[in-house]
Amino acid sequence: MTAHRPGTAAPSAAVEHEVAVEQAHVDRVYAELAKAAVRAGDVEADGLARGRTDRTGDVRDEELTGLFERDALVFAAAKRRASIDTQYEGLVFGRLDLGTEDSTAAEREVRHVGRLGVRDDEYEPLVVDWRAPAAAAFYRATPVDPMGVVRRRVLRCSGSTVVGVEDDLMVPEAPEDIVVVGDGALMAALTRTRGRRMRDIVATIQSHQDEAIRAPSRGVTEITGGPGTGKTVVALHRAAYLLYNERRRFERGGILVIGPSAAYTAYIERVLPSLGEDSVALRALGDVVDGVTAVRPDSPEVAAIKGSLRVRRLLARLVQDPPAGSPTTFRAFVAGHAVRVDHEQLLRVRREVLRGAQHNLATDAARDALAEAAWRSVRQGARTERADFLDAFDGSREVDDFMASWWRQVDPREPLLALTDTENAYAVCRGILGHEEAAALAGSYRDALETGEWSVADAAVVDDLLARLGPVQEVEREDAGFYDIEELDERAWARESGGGRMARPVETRAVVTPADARERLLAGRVERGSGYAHVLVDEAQDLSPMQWRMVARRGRSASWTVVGDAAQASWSDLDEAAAAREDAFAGLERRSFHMDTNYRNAREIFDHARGVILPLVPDADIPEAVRETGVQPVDRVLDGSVVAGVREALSVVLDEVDGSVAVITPRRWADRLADLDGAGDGRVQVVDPLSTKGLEWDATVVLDPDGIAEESPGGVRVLYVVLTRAAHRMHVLRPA
Ligand SMILES: Nc1ncnc2c1ncn2[C@@H]1O[C@H](COP(=O)(O)OP(=O)(O)OP(=O)(O)O)[C@@H](O)[C@H]1O
Repeated sequence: MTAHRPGTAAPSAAVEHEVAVEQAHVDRVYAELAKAAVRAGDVEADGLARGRTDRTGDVRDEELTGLFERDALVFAAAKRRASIDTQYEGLVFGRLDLGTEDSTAAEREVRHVGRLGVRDDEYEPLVVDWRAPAAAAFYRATPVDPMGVVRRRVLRCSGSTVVGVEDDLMVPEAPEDIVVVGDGALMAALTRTRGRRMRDIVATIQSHQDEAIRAPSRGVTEITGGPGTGKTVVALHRAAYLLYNERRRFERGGILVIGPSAAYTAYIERVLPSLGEDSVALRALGDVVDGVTAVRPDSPEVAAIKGSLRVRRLLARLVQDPPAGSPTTFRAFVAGHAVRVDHEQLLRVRREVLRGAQHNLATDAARDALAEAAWRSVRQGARTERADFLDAFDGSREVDDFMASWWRQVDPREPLLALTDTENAYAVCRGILGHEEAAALAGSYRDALETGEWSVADAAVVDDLLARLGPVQEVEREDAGFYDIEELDERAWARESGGGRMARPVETRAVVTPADARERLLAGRVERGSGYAHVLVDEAQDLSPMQWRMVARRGRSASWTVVGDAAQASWSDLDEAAAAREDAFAGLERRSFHMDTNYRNAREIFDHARGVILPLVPDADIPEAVRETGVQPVDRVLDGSVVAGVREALSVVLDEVDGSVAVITPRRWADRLADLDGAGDGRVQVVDPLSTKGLEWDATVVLDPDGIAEESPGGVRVLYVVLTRAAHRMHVLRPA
């Protein structure tokens, strides 16, 4: 709600005066912050270690110098990163005037709200951290329940300069000395130009969003809602809130944020640093497993095989079989006996050992079982005691050599390469997959071997194999000799790469530059790493059952925030995925929040998308779009060339909007349109439909909607995603 004093339009002199008042306060805050940063010194690591606390309280613990200085330091570091400077919305963004309708200025309390808490020399609060309980009224107060707030003010800042103020009055009549100015901060935020990166919404969080952000950390918090309802941005603010409130737990255990694609992680990567938080790991689904970094999609048929639970039977077979090149008979001379264990017996020993253990952790058990089999083969008429035989077996070099090849450590990625051979794939897949499916699977691994790249769906498959085989124990130096391995501190790496992916403290990662595709596929080490304290899954409707299992392994003792919208799903078997998701959360308490206001799309654009989804998915969760532009989306059949049609539409929308524009095309036109990527002084991106998930642009040109629905396993649901990406303008072009 926006109000002016009755009978008066707020004169610009009044606005200027209010801006000047706020500027004076903001200047004071920055001066205090500069002093704090100096006090804290330049040692960032030291600063980060300060003030880690589990305490929660009314105005949290800013009164502890350590914590305030930690925040000051984090803030200074975040500001240094050019990443947030350009879209930087200021440290102080809100003000509450607390009192009653009749209170005088002296009786009212003024409380400023900002990205972090700042106190003056006397420890009087100059700004309250937005996550502190004392700031809750900034987001929750309404005219119906004002929570003691007379006026809520949003400060619009550019860096440290106040450029405007927007007020909401929470009482029917403003006290005499209270001026109310502005046209509504939310609308201003929604109308502005979109950049390439998502921005935080800390100044304009709505009260229903705030409830989800501040919900308890335990168990599973589900956030559902249609397109553009702020699910992602709310979940990210929730991560920042959890870090603030239970810093020790969440910083030590880590928060993992999982999104659909690398484009998505790049899109959201600045939100948390802009809130002063960077101890969160952002991973795309193809990047969850250390040792596999995949962006390559599989064909829908192959992705369906790799994502469904039946692939597990096939993986069980793959690890049962001895690794390629294993010896088939064991012969040795032990304690004066010629020992022979034949193929069948070896296979039996192998099966027996694997019944209770993971291959890579069972070397000793395998050696013991082999010793017993060897003893059985000689015990009739043996000239030694069993114990003496076993002792000799244990010290035998011949046995050492045999074990090194019969029970060598197996990289969890390696068994998949056995599927590149179609005949072998048929044999492994018999009774589980049809002939054509097995051939398609073999083809996909030949693609991997050709390109040196795993596919996104392979990450979950490799993770399953890791769970079966166990982690590779001690890689011999010679084995790693082919690779040029550098250990880089992830933090340093993230800093040098401009903060590409956010760093997890304390982890290190091997960077490998292999010589050929096979080496590239097997480079680095496949590892699970330690589990996380909180896992946030965005676009959860898209996870395949195998991906749910992969994510669940990282959240065994985690709490969860799960965000999604079934109507936007690209995974075809929603029931199987739902069951796998239930398994991941078994026994945890649940709470859910539903978002029903679409903040992204102009109403005209969303109406068009709604008309496409509702006839085919009548139970789609349809939100209410709050903003109108008065301009209908264009939907037309192209009579001439496709490229010319797209160029024409682009020239119109580039004129109409100032910010980002996407051309979204199915695969069949992608090559012809590739040249348009980067057009309009870098404002235009050419993207495939699935890569638009979770993203938004000021304008979109959607080419060939029928082709988009046809090529995607999610069909019309993926088209619905595509049609809900534009904030202000949309052209839909249909080739004749
Ligand atoms: N309170 C708010 N103030 C300002 N902008 C907001 C607010 N809530 C949401 N938005 C904006 O609305 C847009 C959509 O938000 P977001 O991407 O989080 O939605 P979503 O529900 O995850 O969408 P989808 O499911 O379609 O991917 C973003 O630009 C976001 O910044």
